[in-house]
Order: sequence, then structure tokens, then C-alpha cells
Amino acid sequence: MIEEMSLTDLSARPEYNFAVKVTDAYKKYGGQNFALRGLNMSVKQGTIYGLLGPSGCGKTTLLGCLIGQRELDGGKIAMQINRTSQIGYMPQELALFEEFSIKEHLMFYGYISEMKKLDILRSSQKLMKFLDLPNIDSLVSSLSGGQKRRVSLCIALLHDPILLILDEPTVGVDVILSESIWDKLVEMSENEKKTVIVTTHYIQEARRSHTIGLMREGKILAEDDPCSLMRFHGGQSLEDVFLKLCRQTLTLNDYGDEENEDSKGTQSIQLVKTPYTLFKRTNFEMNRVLAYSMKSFVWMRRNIPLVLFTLLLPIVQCTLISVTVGDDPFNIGLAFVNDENKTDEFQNSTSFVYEGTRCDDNSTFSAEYLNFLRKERLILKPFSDLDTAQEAAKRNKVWGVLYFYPDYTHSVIERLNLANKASDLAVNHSEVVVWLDQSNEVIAQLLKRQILEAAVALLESVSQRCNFTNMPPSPHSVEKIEAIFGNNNPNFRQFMTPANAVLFAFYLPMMFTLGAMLMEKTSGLLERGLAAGLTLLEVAIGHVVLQFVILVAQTALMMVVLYCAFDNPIQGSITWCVIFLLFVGVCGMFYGFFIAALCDSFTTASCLAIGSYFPLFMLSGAIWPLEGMHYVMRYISMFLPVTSSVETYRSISARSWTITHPKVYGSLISLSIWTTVFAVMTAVMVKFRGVK
Ligand SMILES: Nc1ncnc2c1ncn2[C@@H]1O[C@H](COP(=O)(O)OP(=O)(O)OP(=O)(O)O)[C@@H](O)[C@H]1O
Repeated sequence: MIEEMSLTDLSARPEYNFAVKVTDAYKKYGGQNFALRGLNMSVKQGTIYGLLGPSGCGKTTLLGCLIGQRELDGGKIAMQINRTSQIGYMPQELALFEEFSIKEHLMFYGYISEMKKLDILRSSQKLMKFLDLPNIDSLVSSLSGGQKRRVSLCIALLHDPILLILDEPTVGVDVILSESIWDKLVEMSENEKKTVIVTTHYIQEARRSHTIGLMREGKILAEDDPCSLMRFHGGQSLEDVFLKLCRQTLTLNDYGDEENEDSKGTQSIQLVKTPYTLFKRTNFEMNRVLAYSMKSFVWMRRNIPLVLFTLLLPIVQCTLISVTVGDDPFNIGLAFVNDENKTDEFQNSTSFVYEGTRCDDNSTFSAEYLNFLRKERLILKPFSDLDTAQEAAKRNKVWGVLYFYPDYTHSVIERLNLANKASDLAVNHSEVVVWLDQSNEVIAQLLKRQILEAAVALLESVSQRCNFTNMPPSPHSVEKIEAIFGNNNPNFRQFMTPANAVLFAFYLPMMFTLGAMLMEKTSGLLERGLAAGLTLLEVAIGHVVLQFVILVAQTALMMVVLYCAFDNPIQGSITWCVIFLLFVGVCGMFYGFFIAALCDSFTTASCLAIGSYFPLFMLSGAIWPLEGMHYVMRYISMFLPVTSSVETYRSISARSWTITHPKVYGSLISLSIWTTVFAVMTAVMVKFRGVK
């Protein structure tokens, strides 16, 4: 709830004689890592307050608490203003979009500060002159470091804030620019009565503040105007005062050999937090969402190669999967030793005539069998003896060896003719002996299937030519398999394609969201946007709008490649397939938000994204049926967002299931629950870790 108090009400209370008053503030990161340790600070209205202290003393943390981005763990902050739009915040980082022009920056931040277009243009014109900035259409990437800093300051001043909070505006800036920035600050505080809180490392420039707060280890050691500080603490310069105060604190703390946490006075403290909700926006503004989305579209327009990559990736991936997965392997080498050809007894025989049969052609059955195998696109390599053929298989020159007995044709005919009455020798020698390299399951299974199918083809051919009375039944023993769902010749691609589509629909938006959010987070853009008035909900919706457009384009391209350019079978409604994939994509996006909130760097985020990809992929049932999974993992995997989606998408595309099927709406409910869980966890992360 926003603390609604007017300026007049507040100034009537003694604690509000100041523009900002911080009392006994504590802030810790993790267990006992205190960044603020009982800090007290009073900033008078219409003055410049220079917060001076070494690196790591807690200045940025304090400012984060003032702008409402971080919550104090103890203590109180009171301010004379009651709206975010009354604060102008300039973060330590530049927090600018390199690809944007100055004007685009000003329009974006103006809109999210709820300014009208005309007001933005009017204010920009004034500030451009005031800060001596180049052409408003110049891209930030073409500006010098100093000009970028001034653009950053210009954004902070755009909406004419009452309170300016500037985090090291002069760091890394040359002396002349630093001087000119301080000139502007002094001018604003004197002429426009603005209150300025500015952090700095540099004692020299801090001298120009009306009040200096000397900060060390999360505390203000002293605060006063520069002259009073030197007079009161008896120093020749501010440096002297600061050193003197530091030594005093060390002496006070020097009970033992080393300072410990207790000596810093934080161990035994009972932290009492006063709710500080002054700047938390709870309202939702469509204009801010639009401004955020427009910003993202402008960014995309300036990064065409990246956009093309995003759109081409699913095309390339779907094309690759369609041309590389599922077709039977071919040109596989298979050795054969055909002793039938070597035997004189049969070599010159012109027919194999048995009583009552008409098998009188002059080719051997082994040659016919081998021809059937050649039609399966196998490369058959003749060997004169079994030893060399098997040696070739061991050296991986061939995947298997076939052996035909010298009396193969005769034995087959005898067996077909006499059935149970055939001799044992005929039974044995009518069989082709096969040795296979079984190290590759897929190829071994394929060879087994092709060898069996060639045998069936030979028997069918023989049965057409010869009138055997004792034709054995087909070795399949099943007459014909008719597909209930799918088609009569399923292949692995039909199994893989739906999984591929779902995994893509999940991971592409996830990676894109993660990249975009982390870029905004690590560069300070997100923090600045939130400080300027955006809410997390508006950021999420703005991003989802943009990502949704990309997702629709990606999904459409995937559909065209999978089902138009290639003949991947689809029985169900394409509309339901698209709707389902969009649900999956939104879930992926929120997973991306969650990882971005959890991680502080691209390295950890990449590790987490890639690290979670492999388990989710393995548990998705993409490469092997779930029915083959360990039953515990099978049970667990069904609760994961991707696994049930893969199964459901297979059923939508191959079994024509629609929303009315319990598995389809069950899966949509599961995806919605996961999306909500990721959204809530992101919000919790942001609350506890901030956006930095
Ligand atoms: N997100 C965080 N997680 C954990 N520790 C943090 C985090 N941010 C700051 N700290 C720690 O809090 C302390 C104060 O950091 P802070 O950035 O506020 O200092 P600073 O005075 O602004 O430093 P600098 O002048 O270098 O910017 C440091 O010890 C820092 O390591």
C-alpha cells in the first residue's frame, strides 16, 4: 500500500524537516554480511548531500534502499516525497541501450515516468542544451564516455524530479566534465531548490556539497557542511577529518587482535523493520507496458542479424532433424560367403527340379536372396572364406557376415517340399547363418529386419514360381498390421519430430528471455526502469508481448518446415498443435525469467540453462519411450513441464486429440501451473535478491 501523505502534512512533523531521513538502517546480504550497520542520515531539502566513502562501504546499497529497490532489514526511511516520479535516479552503471538514439532513450524513460509526448520533447530540448549534448538523433554507441554519462544524467532529470539520487555520476569522467556536472548540480539546487544525494569516492568534488556524509563500513561517521566538519574535528582538510574518524572507529573497535562481526555491533542486534512502501507501485499502466514493448521492438530493429538468427534457428533445426533423423541407414557393408557358388555339383546345374514342383530356373536361391538384400541398399561384399569375412567384421569393415551352405538351394527346396519329413541336414543347410556386429543397436536391428524381410521376399518369390504343397506360413505369423493411429510404415522421425517441436518451443523463448533479462539486469537497465516507475508485472507483460510475437513467427516457421517442406505426418488439427506449442513457449519464457532472477552473471545463467536442459531432455521421452524409463523416473518425469507436453503433442499431432481429451487439458493445466510457479518464484527472488 502506498503511504499517502501530502507534503504539508509531513512537514508538520519534526522528522520531516528533512527531505530524506534515515534512522538506524541495517541491510544485510545473506547471513551476517551487513552492508549497512545502523546508519543515520539526514538530508535537508534543496541541498546537495555528498555521500563520501571508500569502495564497498555501502553507498549503492543505501541508494537502492532509498529508491525502493531494496528493503531494509532494520531501521526506517522517511521522505518528504511520496511518488516515484518525484525521484530522478542515475545509477552507477551507464544503464543505456547502445543501439538507441538519445531521443529514443528520452522517449522511453519519459513514457514510463508517465509524461506526455509534448512534455518529453519540451523537457528534452531544455536538458540537451543544459547538458551540452550532441544531436538528439545520435546513437548512444557513437557518443564519448562523457557524453554517455550526461545522457544518463539527462534521463534522471527528464521528468523534473524534486529529489535527485545520483550514484557516482563522475566516476571515470575527466576533470572538466566532472566539474561541469557539479556546476549543474549546484545550479539546480540553488535555482530550482532540488535536493540532491550524490555518492562519490572523490573528496575534492564532495567539498562542493552543502552537507557531507562520511561513510565507512555501513555507517555515517559524521555529517555536516565541509567547513564545520573540519572545524569540529580539527582537520586541515576533509582527508584529515576522514582519516581521523576512521582511526577513532578502529580504536573504539580494537578490543582484541582483530575486528570481528561482534565488534562491529551487528551480532546481537534485534532488527526492527519499519515498512517502507513509499515507492512501491501497485498500479498497472498499459502505457508503460506499451513503452516497454516498443523499446524491445526498437532494439530488435537495430539487431536484425540477431532477429534473423532467432527465426532461422528453428528452420535450420527442423530441416536438419527432417533430413538426418528417421530414415533407415543405407550403404551398410555386409560380408557374405556363398559356398553354393563354389560347389561343382551345383555350379553347372540348370534347374532344381523336384518331383511335383516347377522350380526349374537356373539361378541359386542364395543369389536371389542376396539380390533381395541389395534392394535394401546394403553393400554386399563377397568373401571366399569365413575367417577373412569375420576378420573384416572385427575390423569394422563390414557390419555382419552371411554364410550360405553349398547345398542351400537344394536344402530349401527339400524343406519346402517335404516339410516335417525333410532331413536334418536339409533343415540345417536351408538356414542362412548370420554373424552381426551388435555394438550399434540401431544398425543391428535394421540388419536383422532386412535379413528377415529378404528371407520372406525369397519365400514369396519361390512360392509364386514353384507349386510347393507344403509352403510354410509367413515367419511374421501375423497376416497384416493396420495402423489405428499414424501410418503403416512408422519411422523414428515420427517419434522424434513432436519432441523436437516441443523442446524448441520451450527452450528458444527460455534462452531469448534469459538473454534479454540478464542483459537488462547486469547493465543496470532493469533497475533504472524499475526506479523510473516500471513494475515487474509491466516488465513481464511487455516482454511476453514481444516474445509472443517472436514465438508465433518461430512456431509458424517450424510448422511450415516440418509439415509442408518435409512430409512429417500430422493427423491432428494444426491449430491445436500451434495453440499447444504457444502454451509451452510461454512456460519456457517464465522459466527464463526465473533463471534471470536467480543468476547474476551470464556464466552462471548459461550453466544453469544448459545444466537443466540435459536432464529435462533426457526425462522428456524425446529419444526413448517413457515406458522404457525406470518406473521412479517415469513417475517423476510426468510432473515436469516438458515431458507431459511431448507426450501430449505426439497425441495431438498423431492421434488427433483436442482440448476435450483429458490428457490435453491436463497438460495445459500442468503448463499453466508451471508458468505460475516460475512467475511466483521469480517475484520471490526479486524481492529477496533485488534486480542487481
Ligand atoms: N547483491 C549483493 N550480494 C551480496 N553482497 C553485496 C551485494 N551488493 C553489495 N554487496 C556487498 O555489500 C557491501 C556494500 O556494497 P555497495 O555496492 O553498497 O558498496 P559501495 O560503497 O557502493 O561500493 P562502490 O563505491 O565500489 O560502488 C560490499 O561489501 C558488497 O560486497
